[in-house]
Amino acid sequence: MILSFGLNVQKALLQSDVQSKTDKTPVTVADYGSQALVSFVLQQELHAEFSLVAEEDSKDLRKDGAQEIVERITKLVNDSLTSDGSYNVTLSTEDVLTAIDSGISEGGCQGRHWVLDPIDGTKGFLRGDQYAIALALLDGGKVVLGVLACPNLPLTSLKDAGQHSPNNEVGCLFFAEVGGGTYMQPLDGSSAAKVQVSAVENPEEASFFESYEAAHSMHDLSSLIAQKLGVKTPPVRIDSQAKYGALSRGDGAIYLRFPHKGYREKIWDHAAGCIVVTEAGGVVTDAAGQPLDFSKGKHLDVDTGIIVTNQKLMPLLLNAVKESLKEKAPSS
Ligand SMILES: Nc1ncnc2c1ncn2[C@@H]1O[C@H](COP(=O)(O)O)[C@@H](O)[C@H]1OP(=O)(O)O
Ligand SMILES: [Mg+2]
Ligand SMILES: [Mg+2]
Ligand SMILES: [Mg+2]
Repeated sequence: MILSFGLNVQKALLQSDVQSKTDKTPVTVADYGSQALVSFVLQQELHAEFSLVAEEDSKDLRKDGAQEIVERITKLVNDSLTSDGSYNVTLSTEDVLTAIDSGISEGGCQGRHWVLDPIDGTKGFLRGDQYAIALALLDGGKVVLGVLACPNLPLTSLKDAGQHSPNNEVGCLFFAEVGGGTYMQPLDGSSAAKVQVSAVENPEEASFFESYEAAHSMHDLSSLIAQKLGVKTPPVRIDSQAKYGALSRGDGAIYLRFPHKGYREKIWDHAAGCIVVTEAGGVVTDAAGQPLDFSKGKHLDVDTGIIVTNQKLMPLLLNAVKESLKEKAPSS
């Protein structure tokens, strides 16, 4: 339901459906609608109070002049509920605003917290490119469950067919539970299959992922790291946590993410992707080789950046990262 919601909205997006948040990043009716739907489904299925650390909230939607966009979100949410048919309800605008905020919390090291990015990679979503819907569950500060829906990701490997599978079939759902491995299921509902990260040991044969947006990650730094490793192929630039999904099934062997100075990573941008990759045999660390700590609230305090690869390549990658950071550091 939530997957088809995103795809339908992406195809028919209006200019008025896109707003700018106080941090200047875009937010659309799809971001709000997806959060309302996920939150509504959690409420219906869990039958209990839950804690949700999520990217969006209803503050801007409750301001004067937002009535029209709230009505549009409500219509999209109700269309999606009707076409899915699992829940026989029609939500009011107030129900939708309440759903967007329900369970809202800051997370932390105690108890269970759901973590949601309702549309991850909003800029990719707006371009018609990759985006993801990312939901994870934290228990005692550790990620124990992750679901990553990538409605525009080809079913076949990006490395086999460029960005498109032979029949242009797209839509992948990745899911992982701690200790249970990672599975990928096509969006058409056919059966899920276990996936594994690339077993490549020679960095010359590895390809790497990075952000499509140069504003989200320093492309010059990743290029230097790749050069030091001896990576031969150009970077594969795609938006969102689709990078973690693609890496978990071995489309590429490395993901480099180095945000510009001052940017603080959020847990909803990495929790689902992190377990999807680690359960597929990969390793996710910061630039100092430390695992990501999801127990500190909504922010992830990482040293310099985030790097992802398989266990064999990690020591080589960490060395290349260290050397590159030293080289790039302004001399004192
Ligand atoms: N200035 C920024 N630097 C790094 N990441 C950002 C920045 N602004 C937004 N993001 C978030 O980074 C993620 C996308 O990164 P990428 O696609 O480059 O991997 C998204 O979660 C996006 O938020 P959002 O969820 O609102 O799209
Ligand atoms: Mg956003
Ligand atoms: Mg995001
Ligand atoms: Mg988002």
